[in-house]
Amino acid sequence: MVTVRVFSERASLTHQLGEFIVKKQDEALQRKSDFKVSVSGGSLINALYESLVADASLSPRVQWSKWQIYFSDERIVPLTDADSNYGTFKKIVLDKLASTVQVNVHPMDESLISNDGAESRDNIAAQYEQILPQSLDLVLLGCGPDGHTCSLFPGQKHKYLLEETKKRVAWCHDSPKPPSDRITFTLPMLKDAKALCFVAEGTSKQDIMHEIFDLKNDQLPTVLVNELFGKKTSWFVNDEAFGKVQAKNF
Ligand SMILES: O=C1O[C@H](COP(=O)(O)O)[C@@H](O)[C@H](O)[C@H]1O
Repeated sequence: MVTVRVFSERASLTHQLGEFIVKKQDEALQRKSDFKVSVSGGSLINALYESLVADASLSPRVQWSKWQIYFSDERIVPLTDADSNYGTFKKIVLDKLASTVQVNVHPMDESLISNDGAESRDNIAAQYEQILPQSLDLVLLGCGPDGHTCSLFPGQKHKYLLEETKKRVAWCHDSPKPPSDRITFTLPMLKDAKALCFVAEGTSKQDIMHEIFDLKNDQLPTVLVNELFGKKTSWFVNDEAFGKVQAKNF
């Protein structure tokens, strides 16, 4: 059973999302000296800016210097490229923090990018896996209009990603959404995380929310995550995204 929170106002969604993240931070810091979190790309990053930087009641409670930040998926492009998830997170969130704030960020090693084909792409994924902790305190996730999350895409062509049982980070090739080469957390990585949190907003997500929460189409990566890891999974959605969902229990 997943926890779903539906909001009619964006400010409420981003505030409650921020409260949720800060609670996970505080719980982690009671147990140990850092908070290990991973961030996805796409629309989630703007929500994180609103929650953690722009929200005046929350921003002082974010202990950035104790955060270890990883990326749930990354596009195989230079980190300064407009398509880089790290680059976007840096521009929208990290660059807005006071210059005195120290944050530990762990991006993909861009020096490994070459045109050498499959082996080098696999190596980028393998190297990223090497720097990951065994268990993240929180994995922040988005949901594409096709039901993908991280760079785990639905469909036969990308089934190898969902079937992966050993690699915790895998190379995603021929992504249906550009850029085509990516690295992504796999289900084994999500399995070991303490908590998973999706954010989905807007009418472009209506059909897929219906498919996820009413039809429970288990060909969708997001449905698999709900089914496999429901107890530790939360969704923050808005009315627009949830406009076609009939279900009351998740
Ligand atoms: O390509 C990606 O898309 C998903 C969903 O993005 P959204 O803009 O539809 O919310 C994102 O979660 C993932 O990290 C990203 O690489």
